[in-house]
Amino acid sequence: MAVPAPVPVIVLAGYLGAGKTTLLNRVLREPGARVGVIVNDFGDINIDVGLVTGQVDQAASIAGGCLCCIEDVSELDDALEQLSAPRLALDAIVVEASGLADPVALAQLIRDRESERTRLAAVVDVVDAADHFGTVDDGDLPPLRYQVASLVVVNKLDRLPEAEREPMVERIRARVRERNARAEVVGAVGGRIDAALLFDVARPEEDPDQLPLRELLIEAAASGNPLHGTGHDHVHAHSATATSEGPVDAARVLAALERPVPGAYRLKGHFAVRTAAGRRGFTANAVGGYLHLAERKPPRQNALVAIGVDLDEGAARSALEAALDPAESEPHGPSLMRLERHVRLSGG
Ligand SMILES: Nc1nc2c(ncn2[C@@H]2O[C@H](COP(=O)(O)OP(=O)(O)OP(=O)(O)O)[C@@H](O)[C@H]2O)c(=O)[nH]1
Repeated sequence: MAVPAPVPVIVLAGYLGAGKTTLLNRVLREPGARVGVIVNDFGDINIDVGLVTGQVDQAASIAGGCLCCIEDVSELDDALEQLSAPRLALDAIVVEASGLADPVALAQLIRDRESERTRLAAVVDVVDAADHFGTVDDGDLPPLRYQVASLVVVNKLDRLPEAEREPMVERIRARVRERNARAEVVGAVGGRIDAALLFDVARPEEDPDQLPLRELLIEAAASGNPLHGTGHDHVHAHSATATSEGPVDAARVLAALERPVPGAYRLKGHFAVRTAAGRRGFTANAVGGYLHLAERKPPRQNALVAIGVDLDEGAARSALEAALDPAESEPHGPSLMRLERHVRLSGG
């Protein structure tokens, strides 16, 4: 019997809140390819995996830290093994990395696990058009991550005035080109890219010189402090998680979302609030001060995760626990109206 070809693995990277999950969900909604997903996130619970399951053929979750720094990689090995089982006949496996993961180290990690069952096929880097030069590309030299990218998606173009959108894509393309002559660089809003593009960049059997990963890791280590003995250096995030059961107070949860604790660049989760007419559920997403709320079916468990490089984990946990304390829950009309206003402003 013919041995099936290895399943292509696509690494989906990008800074905190750049739009990786949004893009993944868009792509998964397109009919056609059978895709498996491995979602890695901060926090004790994995909010992102909840957002992609249901749309995907197979999903696995690796919570609790940055995949490229986790010392025990057995969970990743198990997930790759499971998802590449020939009976699933998946066309691709997408590994969605947590927001501060180093794409170079991630690519190396997947490359190290290549077998007859899987092969590293592409690295897709999602960037936030409005924040990219303040977060990811903030030095004189373009970041090394550009060198491993097969596709760079300049997302959130709607956050820029119309006249600045194309120039921003061009500016990022020029920086990428300084390190990488082949990567595709495309603009997007809401992660809307042609799904074929994602699978096309993953298609060609890669030539062996295309991703000189070890050399890149050595270069990265030489220009900074090697961490965790893996020879790569990247900024680490702190995170705090809180969960509770039962409907919570709209005013309290709003206070935590509208004025996140200092250092919480990213805040996400879901919760149910008590209203005079019963329970209502919401999904919250805050990135760098922008709050996005959407209505959803009331979740069984409330959960909020705060992430940031300068986050005080203890203070953040206390603030999130207070926000999700169901004991004080009151059906406040004005707070509910404020929640609804956020949903309207978020287009949800
Ligand atoms: N304005 C705007 N918001 C967007 C766009 N794409 C995604 N968002 C919003 O940005 C927030 C973060 O999006 P996610 O897709 O969760 O980002 P992520 O990169 O997966 O986030 P982490 O995994 O937590 O790092 C959500 O509220 C999205 O709705 C976009 O093109 N424009």
